[in-house]
Amino acid sequence: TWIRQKPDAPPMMPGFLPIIGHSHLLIGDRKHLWKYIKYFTLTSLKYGGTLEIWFGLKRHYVLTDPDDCLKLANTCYSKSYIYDFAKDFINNGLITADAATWKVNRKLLNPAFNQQVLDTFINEMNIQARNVVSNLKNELENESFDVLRHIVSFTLSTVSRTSLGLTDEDQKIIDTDYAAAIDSIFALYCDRFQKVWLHLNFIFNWSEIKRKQDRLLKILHNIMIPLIAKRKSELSTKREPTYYEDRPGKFKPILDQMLQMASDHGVFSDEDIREHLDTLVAASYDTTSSAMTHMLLAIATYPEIQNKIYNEIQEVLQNKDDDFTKHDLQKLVYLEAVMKESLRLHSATPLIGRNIDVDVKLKNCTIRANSTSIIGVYALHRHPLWGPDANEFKPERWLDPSISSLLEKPALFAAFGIGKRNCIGKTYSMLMMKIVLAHIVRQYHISGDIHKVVCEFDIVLKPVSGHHIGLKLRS
Ligand code: HEM
Repeated sequence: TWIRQKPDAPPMMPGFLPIIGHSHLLIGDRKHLWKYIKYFTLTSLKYGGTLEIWFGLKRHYVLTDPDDCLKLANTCYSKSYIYDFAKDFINNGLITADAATWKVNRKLLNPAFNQQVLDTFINEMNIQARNVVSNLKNELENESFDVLRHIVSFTLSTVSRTSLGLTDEDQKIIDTDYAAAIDSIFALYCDRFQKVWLHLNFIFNWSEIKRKQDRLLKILHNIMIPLIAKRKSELSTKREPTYYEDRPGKFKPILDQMLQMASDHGVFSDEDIREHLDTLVAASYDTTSSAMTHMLLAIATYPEIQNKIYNEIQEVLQNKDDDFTKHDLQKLVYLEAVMKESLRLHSATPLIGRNIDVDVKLKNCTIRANSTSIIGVYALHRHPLWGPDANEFKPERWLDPSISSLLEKPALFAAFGIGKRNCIGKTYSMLMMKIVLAHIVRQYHISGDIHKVVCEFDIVLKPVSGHHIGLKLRS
């Protein structure tokens, strides 16, 4: 099968070896993995947008043509076998669900992320952003410090407040034990991806990694299941959690919305709810933290861009120290352009995997059923269609009227996925990131250098060094 290529097959990635395919190129640490991902996605672009690559006995296609990526994403809804690694954890949650279950669940969950619901979260997001700004004061005496840790804590608090409605006490468990277990479980999935023999369940089930996974799952379940039970019992006695009492701007956490759907329409079991909540926290916390850290570093690197953001904030709030309302946020168009440009060049999810269920005819070739596609977001965001300055950080491109004709190819900007199975939390995360960035820039001058950042691939892109920033209080 490997050797007899059909005439309309795409080119093969250089470095193929019998039996192991290209797996030998994955060997190395996760920094190496990230370098290799950049290399093979850019090679696909160079070869016309599709490239065949083999990990062990599994055929993959790397896609980097925007039209082909969109066609694939809206033809094949099932996720690649790599997502199955997380099935023991989040099973029928949106990220890992099979296509039929996903369709039903996505329809049920979409309303929890509509604009009206998200608007009710703005107050809580402002509160969490002010907490970060206040915590950052302790870093003023340091020349530079690791900002990722502050951003992770902001993201976790915001997501778990708005999705779980936690009290301060329960929040601490999420910030520490739950976050540590999620980090370890992601690292473990990445390990399994690199060690292709562990893709086979019968080998994996006997491995030390499996035993470690079971221990981590126990920790995660022991945290999430009691939280859901507690809230369910609170709701059955109509008692609101304590944090509602002293805070203006009430909102209904996503957990409450799901519990209500369960009691009104009988749609979710407690286990379904656990899987959805674990999915939301897992899907949001690493992606948003990575994206926001890169955004802060980009702002730190270009002082003229930082000044423009600051001036825009001053114009919108007329020099007041108020919280940002939804109307203020809509006016921060330059800040939004900076965020999108950062997501383009430093996408937290540089790859998206799908299972190819049927033969799919692309522009220049056909990709075969029962294989895996890898949508190369990293290369899509550097596609020649972006222009000769595709590798430069230029937020202004998002304000240029010609951007709308460029984005008529919807897969050209794929930071939040492509097609119908895209990120359900896209608007949510843009909102939360905009609020915290606006609060930080309003208060501090930020210094740092994004060119020094070193990343590794840990399912999402993770900055591991060079991401320190310095702060000075604005007068
Ligand atoms: C900057 C932040 C974020 C980025 C870059 C991002 C990126 C993505 C991408 C690329 C996908 C598609 C993955 C795939 O097809 O394999 C996705 C899916 C998803 N994201 Fe996000 N995401 C972010 C934030 C969030 C947040 C804050 C939430 C939840 C509150 C969230 C929840 C989800 C869920 C549940 C899915 C699966 C959707 C489905 O299959 O229907 N994400 N995200």
